[in-house]
Amino acid sequence: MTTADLVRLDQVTHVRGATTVLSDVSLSLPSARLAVLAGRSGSGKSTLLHLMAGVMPPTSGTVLVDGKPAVSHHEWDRVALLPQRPALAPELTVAENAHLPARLRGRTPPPDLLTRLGLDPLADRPTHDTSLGEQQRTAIARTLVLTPAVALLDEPTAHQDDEHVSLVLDALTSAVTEGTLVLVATHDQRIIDLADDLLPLHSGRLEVPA
Ligand SMILES: Nc1ncnc2c1ncn2[C@@H]1O[C@H](COP(=O)(O)OP(=O)(O)OP(=O)(O)O)[C@@H](O)[C@H]1O
Repeated sequence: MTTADLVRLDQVTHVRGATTVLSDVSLSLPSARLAVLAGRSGSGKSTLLHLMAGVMPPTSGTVLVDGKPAVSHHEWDRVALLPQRPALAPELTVAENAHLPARLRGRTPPPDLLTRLGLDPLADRPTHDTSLGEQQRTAIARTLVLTPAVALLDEPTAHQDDEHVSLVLDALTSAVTEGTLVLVATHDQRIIDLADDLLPLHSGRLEVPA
């Protein structure tokens, strides 16, 4: 591993039940770039993000973030995950949900975060009174609020129209400018077109050399 590797996977295989979901995946990513994990439904994108987020260890192989096993990272300012179904607190407002990781750490959230994601007019509305797309953008804001070293986002444009896709893309590229390694799992060509690194996944196999 070079000192520049923020995320490194070596020969990762992951088995769920009788299914080999990922086979012999190796990759390395230095910091501050937009990397896109692209592949068809069921190709293993979410599973790979979850391994990098340390949700579970791989069946075999190693997943390192900052040189340490991903499962040993517990701080959202190092590794933050946007799952496909983000768990927001429905009774909290949009701003409270988006800012929660910062408030819990006594940090001031970036003042323009909600505006960047088109959420300013909704800031004080309870999250249960917002649309699915608005909830997804609230969760994206929560993922980025601590300017994490690594942000892992699963299908962040799944519920967005074209106008809001542009806002999400701007938020992701701004995060890269601020020093975050942004890794997105998607089949949205608009994100793929912006990628610094494209990581194509086919049936659990990565088709680029590490
Ligand atoms: N617990 C499990 N037992 C068996 N198979 C599983 C389990 N969890 C996931 N899989 C299978 O692993 C494969 C990869 O799933 P994953 O969710 O990582 O794919 P994906 O590329 O993110 O798909 P999508 O784009 O539809 O979200 C799928 O075929 C899925 O059915």
